[in-house]
Parts: sequence; C-alpha cells; structure tokens
Amino acid sequence: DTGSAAAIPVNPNYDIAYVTPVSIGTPPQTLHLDFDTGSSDLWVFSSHLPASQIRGQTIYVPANSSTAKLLADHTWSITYGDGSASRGNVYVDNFTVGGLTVENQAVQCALQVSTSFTRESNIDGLVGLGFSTLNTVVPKSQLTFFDNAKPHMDEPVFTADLKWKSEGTYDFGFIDEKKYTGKITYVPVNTSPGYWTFTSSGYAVGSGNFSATSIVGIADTGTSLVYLPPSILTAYYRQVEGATSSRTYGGYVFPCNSKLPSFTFGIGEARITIPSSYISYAPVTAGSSTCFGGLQSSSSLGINIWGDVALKAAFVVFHGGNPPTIGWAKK
Ligand SMILES: O=C(CCCl)NNC1=[NH+]CCN1
Repeated sequence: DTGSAAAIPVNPNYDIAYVTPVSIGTPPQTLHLDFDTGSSDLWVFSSHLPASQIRGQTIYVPANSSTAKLLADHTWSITYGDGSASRGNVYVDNFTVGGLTVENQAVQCALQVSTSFTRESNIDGLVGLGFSTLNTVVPKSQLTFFDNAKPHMDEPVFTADLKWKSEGTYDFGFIDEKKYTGKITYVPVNTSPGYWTFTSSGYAVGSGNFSATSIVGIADTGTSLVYLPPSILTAYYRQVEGATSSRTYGGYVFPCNSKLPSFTFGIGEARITIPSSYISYAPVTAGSSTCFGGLQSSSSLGINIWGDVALKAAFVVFHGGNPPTIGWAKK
C-alpha cells in the first residue's frame, strides 16, 4: 500500500503549522490534522469536548461512526514542548490518509485541550509520527498510524515535502524521485528518546566557513521553528543588523527590513541551506516592523529541534526500517 496527502499551511502568511486531510470512521468524517514527528499520540477534537474549548475546529463524533469502538478504561494526557496540552479517552476506528487505510487505529478523543489548541481553529488534532514508545495512552499504550500501516506498505517509509507558504506533501510507503534533486543522504537515528533523533555534522552562516561540529537534534514536523545551541545563535544573529535577544518576545528579534544571511546545516557530507526568507519568520505582532527569527535558542528546551523552518528547505525521508534512519535531500 501507499498513500499521498497534502500538507497545507494553517495560516496564509506564516508557516505556523501544516494540516493534512484525513478520513475517520464510517461514513468517513474528514478532519484536518497536524502530522507531528515530534510526538506519538493521534488525537482529535471530539464531541466529548466542552463547546467553550471549540472555536471552528471540525470534531470527530464516534457516535456517528458504525466502525468506532470505545477502548474501555483507557485514557491519555499529553504536554508538548511548547507547553500546549490535551487529554481524553480512546476509540479505535478506520483511519485513512491519502488512500492508505488502517483499520482499528487508536483515535484519541479530546475531553480537554489547552488554549493554544482552542485558538488554532484550523487544526482539528494531531497525528503523532514519532516512535510508539512515546504514546501516552494508559494502561496500554497504542501504536502510531505509521507503525500500524508499516506492515502493509510497499516500503516502511514516509516522506515530508513541506513548503514555504505553500502546499506540500506527505507520502507514505514510497519515495517520489520527482520531489528532490541529487541524492538522499541517510544518517542513523537514535530511537531511545522516542523522537527522530539524529546528529547533524555542523553549520555555516550565510557564505561563511562551515563549522564541523556534531549537533544532536530531532526532526520535528510539529514544531514551527529551529531551536539550536546558543553559540550557533550568537554566530548567526551577530550578522543581522539590529538583532537582539528579547525577553519581551522570548527570543531573537530584529528589524523586519534587516538583511538576513541564509543558514546551512550538514547531513554527513551533504549540506542543506535554509534561505534567509524562511528565517525572517513573522512580525512579533500584526503590523509590527520588528520580526521574530525562525532560528531560536534551544537552551530552555534541553533538546535541539529541526522544525518546519529547516524541514521545508529539504525533502526528508523517515525510514522506519531496522534500524530506522533519516534521509535528507535538496529539492
Ligand atoms: O512537542 C514537540 C517538541 C518535542 Cl521535543 N513537538 N511536537 C509538537 N506538537 C505540538 C507542539 N509541538
């Protein structure tokens, strides 16, 4: 089996997150979910939520699905790296992404979501594509869509082709040679943390020299920005006129009309360059001439994160073989 589905920016101006249409249940209920390689719970806005926590999202109504079955006495509760959170109960139902169906997929129904989820009216839930060891369902943890689908897939892979301010694609079960240029460089993945954790071989700021240094981090489609060690941030923003680390805005900001260098990171001998346009992320508040950077410090996170700002500069292969690896190509 294979599948292919769109990755649609939730906001026309800033790539805060990407959503993908999925079908759940019988008859199919279509929701738009945030595919998130940085977590491993598949949860949806549901008919169990208080109306006060829903603001335009599409809800999953298990009562309207003839194939939905309650997973009795199971619950879940998750908190993400950005402090957002949700919790609820669990059903199993048919789950289809781009023509690829998994029967008896655990669909975690939200009974409570934090304000940042309520405020994001274009995200109806998340599909965790991290390793199933991170799944929060108790007493028995559940498998991700990828783990359930893998045995039926032509190849045990999914790929991310995210795009700057435009629609990209998630492919499942195959690698589309048309989506990248040159070769794909694969590097090992450490699955112990439960994320797609790999080691980058270094970085360069703009046209500067490449600094060979191991950067352990995660490839995370569910995080908007890139979070790296402070020393790398200093090296980058020292090249940006008027850049400063703002306590008010919680990170590096700069005048929106400042000239920004690109940022290159290493994957083995290969190099991926993030264009400067991706790094001038967004005005700190609507209409402001102060902009928030797409590269920020990971010092408060305890983990380096290659979020969407980096991923959309590449074609990324999440290879779920034994052992799993991650592949990066230019495009
Ligand atoms: O939680 C993380 C970071 C893991 Cl270190 N990524 N996934 C996600 N989903 C919603 C916000 N962030």
